[in-house]
Amino acid sequence: MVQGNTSTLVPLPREGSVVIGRAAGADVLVEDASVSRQHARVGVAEGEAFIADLGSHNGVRVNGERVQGTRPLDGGDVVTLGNVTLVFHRGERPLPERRALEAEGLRARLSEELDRVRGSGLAVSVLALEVESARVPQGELVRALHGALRLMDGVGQVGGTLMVLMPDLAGEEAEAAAAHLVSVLSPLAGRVRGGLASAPGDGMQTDALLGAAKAAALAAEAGGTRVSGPSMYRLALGERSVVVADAALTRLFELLRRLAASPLPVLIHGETGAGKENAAWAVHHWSPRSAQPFVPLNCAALPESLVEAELFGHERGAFSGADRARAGLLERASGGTLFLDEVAELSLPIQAKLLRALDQQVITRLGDSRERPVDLRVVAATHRVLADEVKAGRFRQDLFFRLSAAVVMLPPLRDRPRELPLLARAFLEDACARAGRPPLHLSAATMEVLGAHAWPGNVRELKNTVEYAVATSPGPVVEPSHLPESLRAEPEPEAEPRTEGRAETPRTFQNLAEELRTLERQRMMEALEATGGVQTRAAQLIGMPLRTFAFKLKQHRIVPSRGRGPADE
Ligand SMILES: Nc1ncnc2c1ncn2[C@@H]1O[C@H](COP(=O)(O)OP(=O)(O)OP(=O)(O)O)[C@@H](O)[C@H]1O
Repeated sequence: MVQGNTSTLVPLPREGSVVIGRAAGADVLVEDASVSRQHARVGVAEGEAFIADLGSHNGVRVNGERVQGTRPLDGGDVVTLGNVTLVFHRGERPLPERRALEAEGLRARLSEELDRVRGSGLAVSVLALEVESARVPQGELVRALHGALRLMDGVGQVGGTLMVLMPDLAGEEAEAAAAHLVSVLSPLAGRVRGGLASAPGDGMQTDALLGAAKAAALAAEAGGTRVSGPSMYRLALGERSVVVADAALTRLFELLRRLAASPLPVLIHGETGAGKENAAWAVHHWSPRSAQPFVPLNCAALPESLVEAELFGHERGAFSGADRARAGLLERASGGTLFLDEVAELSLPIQAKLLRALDQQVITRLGDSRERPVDLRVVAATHRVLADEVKAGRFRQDLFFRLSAAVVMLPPLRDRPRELPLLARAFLEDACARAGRPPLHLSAATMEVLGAHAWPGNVRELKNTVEYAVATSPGPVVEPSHLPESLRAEPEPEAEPRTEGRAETPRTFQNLAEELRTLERQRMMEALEATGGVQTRAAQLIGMPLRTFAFKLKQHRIVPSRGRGPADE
């Protein structure tokens, strides 16, 4: 029976059954709020083991499947009762054959583990194993892994990739386990690549985690393991780097790379803050013009009176205040790339002048009559549907055709579920480095809040949110209370009639799991302080099993002052 990070062996009778539950009279007492008073019956009848749900509140699952009534148990079956995991083990026989789960079973098991991460604050890791030789049958690979896996681990295949679920493991422990499993398979299957992703760090969604593990395996060296994380997905674009992980974005950047080689103008559609300037920069960086200037102009940010002079430049005395001649942005971008952000905001007269300049590749400064040649590649962007602006008469059709030789759509952040945790971690790393403070980590609850938000301001909003969290979090873990109020606010409750004498301001509540985690961390630190850093005594003081204490030290990133672990005592 596995609870948190501790496991207990519970023997079953040779014939007969035991009741598992929270009630004092249960044969196997489980003190966990997620378990019903009389939750399940496990027993052996005529040599066959079975489990029955006794009408529990949270149900009984075997290998991820909900049990209706009674079902037989086989060696190696993983049973979950609320937050408690049982692994059925036939003691008198050699270790049971481990059965590989089907993709759906593996997803269901992972989704249960994620629920446990939400409730307990522990972790779960997914290891993807890509084998070179397709000739080795999957059953043989699973058998080879068998002796190296813990009973609580799960193994299965998703889309041709062998996946191992490793509950309660993250960080160095998960990496060590992954390296071991890769080395176990290598003699059998040739080059093996391992990819490791962990919740909550790499997200709290089943498919995002499986996808991240698989992508990491594909990027790994043969015989090695790659750990998923923002650095793996950072695309270096000269002086900038962008995180690109979702399939739609990967395809978009591949397209931009191909377009960059041509002289075609590119029009980028995308919501505000979605990363349009980065996409434009990518076109410039990959183009033959990359050694020349990249000149961005936000057309929405300039007052109408200044746009013309900014774009085309002016001669001395062209208008009051023009005390010297100045080249405009088109001239400055000559030879390189001009990025016109929010191009739909340009007025119709400026659109006409811009079209002429682009068509004829010449400009005339304000207050001048000379034409000056320019050699421009234009990338434009807008959050509006430019074709609709044309229909409404607000945008010139000829300029629209001139700018839209190639049109690309940048999806909003809410449609890029894999990128969200990676971007959040990348911004967190950057912000901590800039602030000169040790790295912070995002808790499962925080990841959950980030995943549920709609991000109307897209990547820019996420970046600002993370910077806010770095400023408000004392460390080492960013909890939802460190996020801006706008993210934490629950949807408006339905209006209730106000009753007489009711308090004007409703009481605010904190997420209970978060509050408990903070308390746990604080008590552990106090206990360590009281025992001068002796972990065995500190664990005893607060009634926590030593292994759990040691695990949670890492999880809460507490560094004991004298660093004395159980081995020293
Ligand atoms: N994929 C990414 N990886 C890393 N940083 C990103 C990524 N996408 C956007 N950003 C960052 O998010 C911020 C907003 O991006 P950007 O300015 O490119 O958006 P935009 O769509 O051009 O916004 P707007 O047009 O509304 O000004 C920038 O700080 C940018 O560096």
